[in-house]
Amino acid sequence: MTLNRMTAKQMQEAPEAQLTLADVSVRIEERPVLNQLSLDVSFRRLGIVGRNGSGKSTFARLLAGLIAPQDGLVRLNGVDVFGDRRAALREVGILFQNPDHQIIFPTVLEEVAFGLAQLGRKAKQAERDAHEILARFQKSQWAQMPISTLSHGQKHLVCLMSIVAMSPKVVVLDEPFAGLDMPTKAQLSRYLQLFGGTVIHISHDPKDLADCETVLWLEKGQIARAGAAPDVLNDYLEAMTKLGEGDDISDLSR
Ligand SMILES: Nc1ncnc2c1ncn2[C@@H]1O[C@H](COP(=O)(O)OP(=O)(O)OP(=O)(O)O)[C@@H](O)[C@H]1O
Repeated sequence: MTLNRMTAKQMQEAPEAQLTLADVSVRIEERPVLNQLSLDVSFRRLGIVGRNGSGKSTFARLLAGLIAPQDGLVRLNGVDVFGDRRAALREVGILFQNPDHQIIFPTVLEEVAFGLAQLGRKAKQAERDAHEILARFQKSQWAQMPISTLSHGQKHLVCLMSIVAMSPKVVVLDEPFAGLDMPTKAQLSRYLQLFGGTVIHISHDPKDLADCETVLWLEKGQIARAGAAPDVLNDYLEAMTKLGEGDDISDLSR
């Protein structure tokens, strides 16, 4: 089966996820970063758009259960993603913008096997399963490669394989392919289709979110708008174009 045919079939099969936030606030160093977010949405592809500093990465970490809200509740498919880490690993994985923030181990096989061990698999089984994932991505020859010798794009692919290996129901993409050249971005996007599950895609660029059904627009840590992707993205684009004509880059927030 080709990658593209697998894509279409798997995307149809991706089950909907349910994200619920009730009065969620996050403060970092006493500074409010996310403010009283409330939301209840079912989706296959959810987009999060917003300017630099609007809170997107903090929101991504919150949804992946990597940080706890000071107030409120976050539930993904009913799971408290911060409070129940073992259950959360089955629900959600996250791909960061910088693969070096994600990679811990020296070789590709060890890195991919690590997530599987976290899921509770014994070392030998995790290694066997990691080999299987490498084979699925036609990267068996990468198994013993030192990750430090890989290119930036190749490191991204290692992170992607590690996430796919764990088969979470939802993957959060925090601008993972920003700054990559066009062919690498296109290739990684195709590899991402091998995940075939539900996606939360975070980007400041509306073009990246064209295939989302629903989009949230974050502004200064709050939900400025949530709704059908074309409506929200059009309004966002219009507002950003207007702002681009001004000079709020000069404003200091503290
Ligand atoms: N570890 C931290 N320490 C202090 N402030 C932080 C920290 N992490 C985030 N912030 C602040 O929280 C706000 C939101 O940051 P966040 O990275 O979530 O925004 P973003 O929308 O992802 O931005 P960008 O598009 O530039 O990556 C920013 O003002 C940022 O300075």
